[in-house]
Parts: sequence; structure tokens; C-alpha cells
Amino acid sequence: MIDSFTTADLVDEHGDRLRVCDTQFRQFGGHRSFSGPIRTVSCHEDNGLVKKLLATPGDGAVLVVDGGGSLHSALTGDMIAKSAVDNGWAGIVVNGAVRDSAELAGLPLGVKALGTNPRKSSKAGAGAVDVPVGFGGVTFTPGDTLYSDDDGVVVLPA
Ligand SMILES: O=C([O-])CC(=O)C(=O)O
Repeated sequence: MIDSFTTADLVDEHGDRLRVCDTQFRQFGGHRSFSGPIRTVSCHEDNGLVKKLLATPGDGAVLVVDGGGSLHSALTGDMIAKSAVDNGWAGIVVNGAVRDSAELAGLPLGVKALGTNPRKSSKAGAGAVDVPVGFGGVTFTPGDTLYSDDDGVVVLPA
């Protein structure tokens, strides 16, 4: 799906009601513009929960993964991202690293992350699903709507 919004127009339209994330993400996915209701995973160098959740129906949601900003290991790669596409997720925003960036660029999915690391994460499944997570001055609460494009990431409260 190609979305017709721009985050700049949303800021102008909604003013202070819209939360604007200060984190400077890089674009990795084939969809540079994406939006959807927020789901979340909070984890640290362990992507067991990310892999499990993205293998379930996404119904157009955006998964916000708060990896605490760690760039030590990748929380998503091409296999997990393909699973997200197959299950109808709109995108992934990772406060952390991804890998397989060349493949991610060809997938019909939004993928934003801080950077890359070819090292894989552990898969113990430690962390939490659908809890509020925060970075870049924004709290990402499940059920709020996230919009992302080349200018940034913004959240409209439910
Ligand atoms: O399995 C992982 O940890 C990440 C990965 O490489 C993939 O999704 O292909």
C-alpha cells in the first residue's frame, strides 16, 4: 500500500496533538512511506519475540521494536521481514540495528532502524510485547497510529 500522507502535513494539521519522534532513523525497507496502528516489542539484543510476533497476522500494523538503541546485534533480517510481509504488517521501526539491508530494500515493507550489524541476536524470547515503549521523546502506545516517511516518525494518539 502506498500511503498519501506526509508527516509534515500531519504536523501542520494536528499541531501539539501529534507526537514527533526526534530519533534520526535510516530507511531500509522498500516502502519509504508507511503507517498503521502500533504494536510493540521491548527487548535487548534478543529478537525471539520480534520473530514470533511478526509470524502472526499484522492486519496492517506497524511494529515498534525498542531495542534500547543497541547496535550490537540485528533485531530484524530478511527472513523475519519476509515473514512480516507475508503476515500483512505495514512496517517495522527498530530502535536498534537490522541486517540483510540489501534484501530489505526489495521488500514491500516499511523498515526504519538506527543502523546495521551483521551479528544476529539471541532468540531466548526475553522482553515484553505490546507495552508502551519510549525513545526520541515519544511514547509509543499500542493502538495509537504511527506515520513514517522520509521526514520522520510521528504518532497520533487514539
Ligand atoms: O534471524 C534473525 O535473527 C534475523 C535474520 O537474520 C533474519 O531475519 O533473516
